[in-house]
Amino acid sequence: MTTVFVVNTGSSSIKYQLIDLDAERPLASGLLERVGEPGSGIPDHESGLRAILADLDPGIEIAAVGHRVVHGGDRFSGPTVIDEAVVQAIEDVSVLAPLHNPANLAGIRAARAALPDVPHVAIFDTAFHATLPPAAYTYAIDANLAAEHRIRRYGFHGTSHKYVSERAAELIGRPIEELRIIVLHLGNGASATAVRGGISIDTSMGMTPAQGLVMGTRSGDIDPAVLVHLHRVAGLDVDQLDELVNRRSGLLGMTGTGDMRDVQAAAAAGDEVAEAALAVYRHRIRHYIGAYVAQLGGLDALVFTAGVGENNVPLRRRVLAGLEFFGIRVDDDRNELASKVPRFISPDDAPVAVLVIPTNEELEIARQTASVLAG
Ligand SMILES: Nc1ncnc2c1ncn2[C@@H]1O[C@H](COP(=O)(O)OP(=O)(O)O)[C@@H](O)[C@H]1O
Ligand SMILES: CC(=O)OP(=O)(O)O
Ligand SMILES: [Mg+2]
Repeated sequence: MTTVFVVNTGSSSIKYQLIDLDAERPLASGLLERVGEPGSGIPDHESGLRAILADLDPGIEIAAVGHRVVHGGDRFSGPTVIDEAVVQAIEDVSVLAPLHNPANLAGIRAARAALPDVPHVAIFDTAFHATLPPAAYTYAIDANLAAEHRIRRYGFHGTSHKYVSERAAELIGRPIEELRIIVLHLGNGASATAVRGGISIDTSMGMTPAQGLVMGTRSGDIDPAVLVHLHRVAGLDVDQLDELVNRRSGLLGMTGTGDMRDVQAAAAAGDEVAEAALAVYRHRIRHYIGAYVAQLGGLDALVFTAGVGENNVPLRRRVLAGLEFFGIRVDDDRNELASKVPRFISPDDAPVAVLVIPTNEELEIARQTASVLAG
């Protein structure tokens, strides 16, 4: 039995799974939330992970540890065995993913200390987007400055976009090489990706995970001059602007809460501020659907995944309404079915397959971790 321990550290959480790869089945799994918050009893990621590892069944032999790492810069386009140089490279780009890479590194440090004799492998969110063409990844700014500071679109949630687009092809029953797919990963962070023939050709997140869709606390797309303007007229300094864009914007900034469940409940109870925020959230998603249909030259499948995408029925309905001219149709009964199983929500005879597919970043990380060891 090949068993891989998978660590997925978020900005305030630690998800872990012990996966039996022969059966592709979790033997143990769990989630620690509110890491670092006063009163949570978990002061930081390192001590949280130490406690998790101490609780594992010592009878199970772990072959390797797979770590989700959000930003790999332009150094990594595939799964990578972690050594000191790799740790340093992850640290070097931490400033580009301030909510994520420092937590990922804390997880790596704790797990390497607890399991020093097994290989640790980094699986980067950016890796799947290494195929982006220059036209999609280049920002139209001073080329020398961009080259010197490696300013470009990298894209994120790649492990999820890869897993979900491959699952979609399996469910549709056609080779992925033939398919044009849009994946909407709508979680706390959110991104859209255009996948043609199994390859990422465009994605909504940018140099950092702040660009693109409206998120829990991140603004997504914004006129870059807004930040300059706020500096000039409101005196916000760089740290305050960073805080604004990454932690005080998105649903939180517009409504006072960053959790979609709360925003949806408030809107359902007639709260106009929440309703208006949902309209912005929906508008931005539809903007990307239209853009990616154009970039893909048509559409075979549209897939919803992650916390919001998998669970929020009214949001899916409102995102999809009025897109029949793209061949996008919804079966309301299928859309309303609450289920954890991958499924179609379009009618069988619709030109575009619309699916809800629960993401499984942990399984994909375990597979890629094992592949690097086998290779
Ligand atoms: N049952 C649900 N109904 C509606 N929204 C949900 C549900 N479960 C989770 N969400 C929303 O999904 C988001 C979190 O998504 P998730 O993929 O778990 O985030 P992350 O992995 O980025 O931390 C939150 O906004 C949460 O409100
Ligand atoms: C990259 C990113 O935004 O990740 P998450 O959705 O887990 O915050
Ligand atoms: Mg996530």
